[in-house]
Amino acid sequence: METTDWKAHLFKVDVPGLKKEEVKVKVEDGGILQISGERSKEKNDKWHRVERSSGKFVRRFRLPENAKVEQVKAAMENGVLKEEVKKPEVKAIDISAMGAEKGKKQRSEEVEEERNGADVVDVELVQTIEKLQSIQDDLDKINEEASEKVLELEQQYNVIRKPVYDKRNDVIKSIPDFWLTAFMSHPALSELLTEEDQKIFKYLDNLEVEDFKDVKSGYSITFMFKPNPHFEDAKLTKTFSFLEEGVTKITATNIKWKEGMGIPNGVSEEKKGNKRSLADESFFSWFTESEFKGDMYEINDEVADIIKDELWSNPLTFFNNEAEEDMDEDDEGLPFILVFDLHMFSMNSCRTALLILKEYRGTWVEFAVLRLDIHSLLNLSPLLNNGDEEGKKKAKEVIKEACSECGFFQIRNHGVPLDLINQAIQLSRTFFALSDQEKLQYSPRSAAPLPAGYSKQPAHSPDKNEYLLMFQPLSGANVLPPHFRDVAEELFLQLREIGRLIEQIVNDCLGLPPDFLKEYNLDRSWDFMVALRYFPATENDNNGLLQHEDGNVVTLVIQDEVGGLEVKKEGQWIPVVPAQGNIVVNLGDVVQVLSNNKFKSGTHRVVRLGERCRHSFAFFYTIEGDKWVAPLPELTEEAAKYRGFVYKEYQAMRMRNKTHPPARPEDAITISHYAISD
Ligand SMILES: O=C(O)CCC(=O)C(=O)O
Ligand SMILES: [Fe+2]
Repeated sequence: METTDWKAHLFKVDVPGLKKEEVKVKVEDGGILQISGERSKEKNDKWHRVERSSGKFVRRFRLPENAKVEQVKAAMENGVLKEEVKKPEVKAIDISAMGAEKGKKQRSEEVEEERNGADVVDVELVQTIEKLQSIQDDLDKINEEASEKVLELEQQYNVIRKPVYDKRNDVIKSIPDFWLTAFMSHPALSELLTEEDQKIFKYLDNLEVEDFKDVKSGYSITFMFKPNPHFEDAKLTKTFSFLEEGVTKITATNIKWKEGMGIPNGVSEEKKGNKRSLADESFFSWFTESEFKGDMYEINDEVADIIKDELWSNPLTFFNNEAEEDMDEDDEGLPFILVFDLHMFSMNSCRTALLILKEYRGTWVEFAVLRLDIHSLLNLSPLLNNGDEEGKKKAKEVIKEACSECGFFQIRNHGVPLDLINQAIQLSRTFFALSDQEKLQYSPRSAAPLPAGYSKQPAHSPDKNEYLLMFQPLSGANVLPPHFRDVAEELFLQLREIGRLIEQIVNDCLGLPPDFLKEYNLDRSWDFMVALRYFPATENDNNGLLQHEDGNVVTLVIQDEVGGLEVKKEGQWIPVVPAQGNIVVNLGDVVQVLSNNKFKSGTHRVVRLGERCRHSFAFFYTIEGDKWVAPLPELTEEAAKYRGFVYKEYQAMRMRNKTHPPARPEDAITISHYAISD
């Protein structure tokens, strides 16, 4: 969703590829605007299929409290559904009725009604908008025509490409193990081949991806093998046919395995005992999945998409390992911060990932998504409970290292949509760009337990930033700009889930009983999030936020591309270089105390780097104010390094420190306030 104009309440919802009839809009009691629809599988838009998904969607937005809903206009323009919310009354809107003729009539009636009522409507404006609508309708028609033409062109070019692909295949055949090497060099595909599969891939002679003639109704992927001891077939094909209503029919060659060779050595039709997992893991089990898929489409052809769009379109990149080299260049000079893929924890192939992680230990490691069989955050939790024990052990070692050495790491592929992250940053930019007078309308109503709303660091503070602080949605404490609210609340909830996950990982890495921290920290009401804006550097001053540790449990930071966040490790400041979509994770004082210094509350600061403002979001996964914090007996083999304290007292002291800066830096309250000296 893109919210463009605070005052006019204009919601823009990106629904590419959807027809008016496929989208429903209604206003529920309580001022909730709901937009729902069903995206059917795209057929004639081959190029965008990868970015778009099919299936149902529902988006709900809270309408501004002070806005009475009289009129909600909905129109589809170039795949963007626009909702214009004006004043009270309308309860449900049929978007298809907004088409040319009906729409005109309806709007004229509205004009009549409004004339009779108290409001005066600008008739000229209404007419101009009608004109605009009809131009838009013309554009829609042209766009449809354009799609048809592009499709025709693509069909023509497929014919032109064919002999070139054939020539490419001839050349590839002369390179020993070309496809095996390319597969194994691809970050995602390599994870799909077991050792047995790799033996079979040595006989893979040729690969072919072919669109159906009309391009739009499907494609097939064919693997051609030299005679081999594994199966009789010379060709294995998987075909995706796009049927009506978003259903994809998937068919595959039923492999004729030679005696005892069934799905790489694990199979057997009967699926016996421990052989089962071998069969499940084998790439060749991909050929046995042939059934009708509807909404499951996305999940099931992920591998096909990768083969088609990456491997087939340019296998040389992977054969030469160019993709990896690019990554290494970026990685230079960024020690200590680990970037890792939470997907890896939930995979059987986790071990490989961890070996890479270990090999590059101490450098910036970015994992490509290794295997996309895990799609939701919820599914990440098995990492802590079951699965590959060896891999889990290694994973723990690596995380433990990050947590005990600097208390910082980054995560990718965490499930928080990139779109949401980008929108949040964008909306934050829009908010902070408002005049002081406008921003001050969102000043906190109360400072307890923290000032929810907009605040700027006081002039005497060395920190040069302003921020908008919020508690959990529906907390009643939030003072938020109406259009910022939807996105911010959604981000809040998503980050809270990541907070829970990290807490669980920390729990496990500390060797605590399962769910120990979760049960200790059930109450989420003290969690809060701040949107921050740091001002540009000046000639004499580049401090954005002084060196500190966070007082809470775990902090999650999203930063824009400007940079400036730095982590202290062994006395050195290491920049946390921004990468789109990354979430920076740092542990806070509560973990340091509970773990009796086993894990470190990360020391960090923000410097102002240049002429641009920096925007970030920091989500503070916290504990409830009355909670008692003290080293856990389970982790206190040595003497306790802290005396216990009530969390809210510590937080209040830290806040006071901020608002009434201590005369001497050593009077600043940090966790050392509770430290027991030996
Ligand atoms: O803006 C950032 O990157 C970090 C903010 C931060 O460290 C904090 O608010 O405690
Ligand atoms: Fe911080």
